[in-house]
Amino acid sequence: MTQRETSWNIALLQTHIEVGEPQCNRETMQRWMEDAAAAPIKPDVIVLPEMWNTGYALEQISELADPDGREIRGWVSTFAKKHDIHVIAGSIAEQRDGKVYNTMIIFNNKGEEVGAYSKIHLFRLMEEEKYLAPGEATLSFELDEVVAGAAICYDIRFPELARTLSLNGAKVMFVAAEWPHPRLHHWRTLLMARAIENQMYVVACNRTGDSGSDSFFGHSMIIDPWGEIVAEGSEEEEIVTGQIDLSLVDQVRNRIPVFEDRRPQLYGNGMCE
Ligand SMILES: NC(=O)CCC(=O)C(=O)O
Repeated sequence: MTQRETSWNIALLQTHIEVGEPQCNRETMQRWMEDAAAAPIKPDVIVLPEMWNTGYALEQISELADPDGREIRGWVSTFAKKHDIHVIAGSIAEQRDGKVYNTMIIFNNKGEEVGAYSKIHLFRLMEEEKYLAPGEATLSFELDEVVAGAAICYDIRFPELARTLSLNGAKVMFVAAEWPHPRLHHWRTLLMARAIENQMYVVACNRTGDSGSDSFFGHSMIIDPWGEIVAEGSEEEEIVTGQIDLSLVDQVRNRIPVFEDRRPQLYGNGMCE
């Protein structure tokens, strides 16, 4: 493995999002991405938050969503290749087959799309299920020959998803989020639990700012497979950075062999066999 394969510098773009303003959000995101790429420690991976093109403008979502994610796919791919950076392009409202999905798109540093994941658990408290269609598949993908998995916000409440991704070989789970107060305690605890129980890195980018009655708290996090916090954002807009050492995943899995000790035949519901 090369240095890049064992260790990644990560940049989480913890931005505010203007609800219902895709053009403005695109300009903001492009500016932030360029700033992240120009930082003294250049990131290997940039991660964006959830639904960053439109925010939760759900009543107008079918007019605002990017048709087939074409526009965003085009310029993010160009950026990734130009700067030699992997981009977890958060999630966007994507119009597809007459429906709107909350979709994470992943580009490698050659500008190739290596996967797209539409959120499978829609969050009723924010009325997603009324306006969005759920995805029907989980996603693991490879960056620098490292397997990683995708999750979007509410998904972290479902340990089955993270376990499925880790059983598929994921050493890192990337999370894009718009997670508001008063559930900061849930956010931090769930992210840490998913990292500890699956002995993998959890890399999560959450937005800041207010939207309607929701106040989004940032606190983007990088958590290592032992559950230690590598980096955590404030409640303000900022680029949260940290370095992850992927060899730690195997070290932790060798020390406490959870995956060898599992007894899936006894769990009764066919979960994650
Ligand atoms: N956008 C979301 O999925 C929010 C999830 C959330 O806030 C939660 O408490 O779960």
